[in-house]
Amino acid sequence: MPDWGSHLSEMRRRAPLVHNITNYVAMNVMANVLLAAGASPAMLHAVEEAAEFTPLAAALTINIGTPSAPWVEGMQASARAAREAGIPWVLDPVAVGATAFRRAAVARLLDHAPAAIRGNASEILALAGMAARGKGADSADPVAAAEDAARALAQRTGAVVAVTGPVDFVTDGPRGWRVANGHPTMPRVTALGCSLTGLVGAFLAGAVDRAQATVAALAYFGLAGERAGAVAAGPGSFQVALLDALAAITPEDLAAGARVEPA
Ligand SMILES: Nc1ncnc2c1ncn2[C@@H]1O[C@H](COP(=O)(O)OP(=O)(O)OP(=O)(O)O)[C@@H](O)[C@H]1O
Ligand SMILES: Cc1ncsc1CCO
Ligand SMILES: [Mg+2]
Repeated sequence: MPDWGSHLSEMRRRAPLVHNITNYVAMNVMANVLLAAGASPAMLHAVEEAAEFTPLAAALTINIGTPSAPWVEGMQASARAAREAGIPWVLDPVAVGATAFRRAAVARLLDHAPAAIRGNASEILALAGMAARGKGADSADPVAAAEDAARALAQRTGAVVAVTGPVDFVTDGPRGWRVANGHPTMPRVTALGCSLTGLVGAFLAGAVDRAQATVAALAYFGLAGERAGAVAAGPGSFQVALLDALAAITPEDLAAGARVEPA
């Protein structure tokens, strides 16, 4: 098995600037998650500046959680800039199955070759064109039901695809892993998936093996969730404890605590 902890030490050594175009709900949570982990977040989306800013960053993430037409143009411009500059970018297709507007926005974004796509099982099923039961931004499908969809999506797009839930699944097409780290309180706090998308961006910055870097980001976030769950009284204190755990976890902790199996 790879040394998952080395991906965390590499990320912290680089302390990458990550440009995030995310939703209103996630902005603050996601920025704090990235800072606690050791990266530098910047949240901006205006079409007037997004594409100018993206090449200054080491990674870009795009989340369609609360879209509007001008935001989607900013997303397009940044995704194009990232592809042209060779900067890895991550797509978070929030509730993509819910509306035609979201489906159209994501279809255009996929032209710009995301390095990774991270979503819950319902979102990955919908994106792969398969039947999905998502409830808005929440998943209503088991991760196992989205594994074939994830592999097909990875083959079709060339992206690493990560499906999150109680046990996460990551694939680049031929290879696959299951990541068992996490805590049941995580889906009861909003925007943790969105925040994890930011961490995947941070881990992809400069990564040689993008699929393994994605696995490491998921194991790290899940391990932080386990530590937070051990001390929190409920979803409120969990959020605070999660930030503390992200900052406290060392590469050695991650190497020892990652529960990853090939799939
Ligand atoms: N039941 C669970 N048990 C353990 N960990 C979980 C569970 N559900 C989700 N997680 C973890 O929570 C994190 C966020 O994943 P989730 O699938 O909830 O994202 P999401 O649905 O996109 O969230 P959001 O849209 O609210 O940001 C991941 O690290 C995942 O492993
Ligand atoms: C709750 C919610 N609604 C739109 S985006 C978002 C954050 C979780 O995806
Ligand atoms: Mg989500």
